[in-house]
Amino acid sequence: MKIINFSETDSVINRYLAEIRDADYQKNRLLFRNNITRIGEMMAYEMSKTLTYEEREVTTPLGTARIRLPQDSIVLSTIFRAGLPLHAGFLNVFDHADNGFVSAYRKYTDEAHTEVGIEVEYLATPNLDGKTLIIADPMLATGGSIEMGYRAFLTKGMPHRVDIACVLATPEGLEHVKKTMPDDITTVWCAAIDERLNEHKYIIPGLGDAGDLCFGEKL
Ligand SMILES: O=P(O)(O)OC[C@H]1O[C@H](OP(=O)(O)OP(=O)(O)O)[C@H](O)[C@@H]1O
Ligand SMILES: O=c1cc[nH]c(=O)[nH]1
Ligand SMILES: [Mg+2]
Repeated sequence: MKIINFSETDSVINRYLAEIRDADYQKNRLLFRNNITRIGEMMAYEMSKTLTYEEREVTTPLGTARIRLPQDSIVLSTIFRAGLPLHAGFLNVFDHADNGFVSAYRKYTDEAHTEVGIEVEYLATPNLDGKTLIIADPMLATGGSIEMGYRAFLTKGMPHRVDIACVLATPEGLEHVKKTMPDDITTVWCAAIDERLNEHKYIIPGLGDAGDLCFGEKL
């Protein structure tokens, strides 16, 4: 499994990330979502450099231009809810992509709120055989949601490449992905890798609950 950690390179992604971690900045949901979208756009641009390109001809009003174009069949997928703004950023860049959606949400399974289970309720995806599957989800905490989302997508075909795009990852989440997803075809792209999970399985220092910060608390 490959890991691309954008915080190892100085770029404006760090500025967007610093802002969405900031508790004051988080009070404006529009700005919070917009920064996640911008991170998605920049990750997608970097990812575009790793696709497979072939030369094609384009007819202009005055002649013919030759240009190398990406040939991958991308399925751009996301996990409801928090994945939506990151997905929107990717879709701004990979505007020709087909799209897949799965719902997977964390639910505590004990009274002390120290164990989380993942509930999957909804799946909508094209066939994934031979496709480049991008899964955009801003938080890779325990890795349970990505695993369950991936398993749901797998019921609809076997991709030839899997790219997981997140804003924050944890060592535990990365280890979980390594154990549960195909090592040779999987790359995790993240804006940063944070220290650890707390006892409630939240990322520390993290940014809080990404879904709630984007869309408000849910019951
Ligand atoms: O790696 P994990 O431990 O599974 O945690 C990560 C998940 O947590 C968030 O979703 P959440 O369950 O909060 O749902 P939401 O998007 O509706 O807020 C986030 O969007 C991930 O899907
Ligand atoms: O810190 C975390 C962990 C999981 N999901 C979130 O939104 N935040
Ligand atoms: Mg949430």
